[in-house]
Amino acid sequence: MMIPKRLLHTSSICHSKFQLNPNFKFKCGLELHTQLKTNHKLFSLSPNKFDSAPNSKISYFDCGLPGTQPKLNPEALLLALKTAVVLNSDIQSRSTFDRKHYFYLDQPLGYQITQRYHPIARNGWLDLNKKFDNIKTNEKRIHIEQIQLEQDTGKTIYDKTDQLIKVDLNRANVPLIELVTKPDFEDLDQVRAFIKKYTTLVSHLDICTGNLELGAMRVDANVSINGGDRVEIKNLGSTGEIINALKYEYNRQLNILKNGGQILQETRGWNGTETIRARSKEDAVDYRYFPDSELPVINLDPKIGEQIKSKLPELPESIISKLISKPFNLELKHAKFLIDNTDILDYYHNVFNVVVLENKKSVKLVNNWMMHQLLGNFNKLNIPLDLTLVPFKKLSELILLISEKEITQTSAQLLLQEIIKNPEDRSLPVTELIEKYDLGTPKDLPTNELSEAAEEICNDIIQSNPDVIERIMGGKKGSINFLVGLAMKETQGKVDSSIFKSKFNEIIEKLQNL
Ligand SMILES: Nc1ncnc2c1ncn2[C@@H]1O[C@H](COP(=O)(O)OP(=O)(O)OP(=O)(O)O)[C@@H](O)[C@H]1O
Ligand SMILES: [Mg+2]
Ligand SMILES: [Mg+2]
Repeated sequence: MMIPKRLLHTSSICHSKFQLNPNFKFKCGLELHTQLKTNHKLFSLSPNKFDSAPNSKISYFDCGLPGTQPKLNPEALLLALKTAVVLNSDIQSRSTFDRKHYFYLDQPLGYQITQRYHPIARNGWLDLNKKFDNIKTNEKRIHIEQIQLEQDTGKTIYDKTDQLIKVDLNRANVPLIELVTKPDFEDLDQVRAFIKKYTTLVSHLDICTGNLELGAMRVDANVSINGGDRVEIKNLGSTGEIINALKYEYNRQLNILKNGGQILQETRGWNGTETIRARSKEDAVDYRYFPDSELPVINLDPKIGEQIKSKLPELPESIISKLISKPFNLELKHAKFLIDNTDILDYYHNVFNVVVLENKKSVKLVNNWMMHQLLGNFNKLNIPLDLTLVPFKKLSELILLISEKEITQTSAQLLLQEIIKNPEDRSLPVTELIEKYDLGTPKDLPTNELSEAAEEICNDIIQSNPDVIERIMGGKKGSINFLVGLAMKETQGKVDSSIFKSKFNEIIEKLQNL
């Protein structure tokens, strides 16, 4: 995993020029299709696995062979119910499956099994807020109309080399939930925030990989302006696509309305640049829905929601709240990053336990060395993040030695880079590595000798940089840091920079009083 650059910089996120026109009210509702992380498919015992050879994960039922029958996989039902619970929905005590008919190569049954009339859950909501979700208002509730279980389709691939259309049924009958929101979104920040919060929730609860970019989620976005008819943009595969398609579609509708035109309900696609008309309401497909006669009604105990709720782990927002408060005091963006990367969160807790709980050292050091130095050095060295390269005990040891002034921060950075680069260093204690690379503070020297040595270095630097001294004496006090930098370079970062800083100040003050 490469670390997102935004974590390492403090600059705020750039906003593009797009703006909503207050006279043309944006309204949006989403349909989110989420692949469930089950072992088996929805109605068969084929493995639910990707990255396999085409058509290697299929059963007779997935291919739609006559005579085969569906049997509901309880894993999928449980994951759908978990989603319903965290989205505050009413689990329906009775739900059923329907057939949605349309002919397509990758749909071998000739229909998709879905829940049109009696879905598994209704009437939920997800709350967004300014603090955690970066929306403009303090609070915004997005209502969930319904959550339904359904099958995914196979994949149709055009093979350019063979000039053939090929069908891969590995994805056919993979379990999905379709989550339909009410048209509650009033701007793009809310859309972005909802998708982020929802993906974090489902991946945290192991419902879905949450990886939008790898096709684990696909979204249909519906947009209308000023209460007009909705236009649906089908099959968007990433947050970027959703946002760009919505921007484009809003502007397209706005221009038509400004020119006196009218928007009629239609379905469009997204080609990466524009939304393209697929069909209008008049030529809408007639899906000939009817109840699936082979699947029994799902009858659920009314207490099931409470039972599932009592077994859920702590939810992301509550963990984030803890991470940004005492004793952790992490920055919000770092806490959010950790919630999306639970292996790094576990590592963080391990380092925290050793440094702060067991050794009573400052959490500030842990946060800095974890979020800036460790992750930053992987980035600097252009090595994909792999925490096994720096076991948590190594980082904790290093932080403890820094806090005991056995090594300066500058030398510790160099040492950390060596540990990342050299696997053989992982088996040596940090104290030995400090010796190996000669990076320790010169602690054999008595304090007065260290002070004399530092003074000598400072005097040399002052003599070779008269222009800088002049500037400092002229009031540019900040230039002292330049001199400190030279002294650190001279001593390869082994001496604490504060020693040089006070020495320079002392000498320059003397010079000024001459
Ligand atoms: N005026 C509107 N403006 C924007 N979005 C709307 C508007 N009215 C409804 N929507 C949204 O349109 C979506 C309708 O989805 P739903 O699954 O119920 O029907 P569908 O799109 O007709 O069915 P299908 O699943 O076959 O695409 C919902 O997300 C809803 O919020
Ligand atoms: Mg729908
Ligand atoms: Mg739709």
